[in-house]
Amino acid sequence: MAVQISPSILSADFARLADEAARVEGVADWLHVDVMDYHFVPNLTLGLPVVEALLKATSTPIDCHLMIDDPDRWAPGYAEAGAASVTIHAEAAKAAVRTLRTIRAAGARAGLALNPATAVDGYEDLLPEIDMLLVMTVEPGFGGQRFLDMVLPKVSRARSLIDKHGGQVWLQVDGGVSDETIERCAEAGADVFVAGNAVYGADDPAAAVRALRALAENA
Ligand SMILES: O=C(CO)[C@@H](O)[C@H](O)COP(=O)(O)O
Repeated sequence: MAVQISPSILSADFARLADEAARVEGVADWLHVDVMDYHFVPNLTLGLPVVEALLKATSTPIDCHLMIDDPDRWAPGYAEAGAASVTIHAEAAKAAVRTLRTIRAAGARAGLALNPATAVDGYEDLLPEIDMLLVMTVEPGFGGQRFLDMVLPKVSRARSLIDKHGGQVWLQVDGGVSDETIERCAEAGADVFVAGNAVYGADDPAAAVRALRALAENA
């Protein structure tokens, strides 16, 4: 699968989201939108009304990462609104299969996210139900954290399981992805890379996306 880069707007200027989205349009494959609710993670960001506004403001497909307590209730709304990808957390979902199927039925790609401490083997049965597996490489909740090297064996294990099931599922990594860590993630088998600080902390976000892509492609 070709390398895909998904800049996280968590590190962008929330007062100028449309402009920030425009800075990576045509260069990034996705725009990663972190929805946090103060419950599943100790941070609060934005919800469906802001995602709806962003959908009108950018042509870049939106990759919604729901770090919320009740994804079974809220995830379908993001897919129905037009997010191209909606990811729910395995630790939060109580009816994961039903919710993932609802996301797909609404026309979005369905993703399943795993916190650093959550083993991937317990979720092998869900691979046919998803289009993307997100392996968190920091504890979810905040941008700008240090990449957790200890998660890399899980990325490799996820790659093996995905390949065993036909290799259709994309493997996303999120947290601390930068020019210093992206090659290790790519070598471990990731193909979709979320980057917040490494993109929006750069003077030229579009150039940062290009540089990250080149590093991952050459790893
Ligand atoms: O989901 C999250 C944080 O919980 C991320 O999407 C962050 O936005 C990544 O930011 P960086 O670690 O790349 O700065």
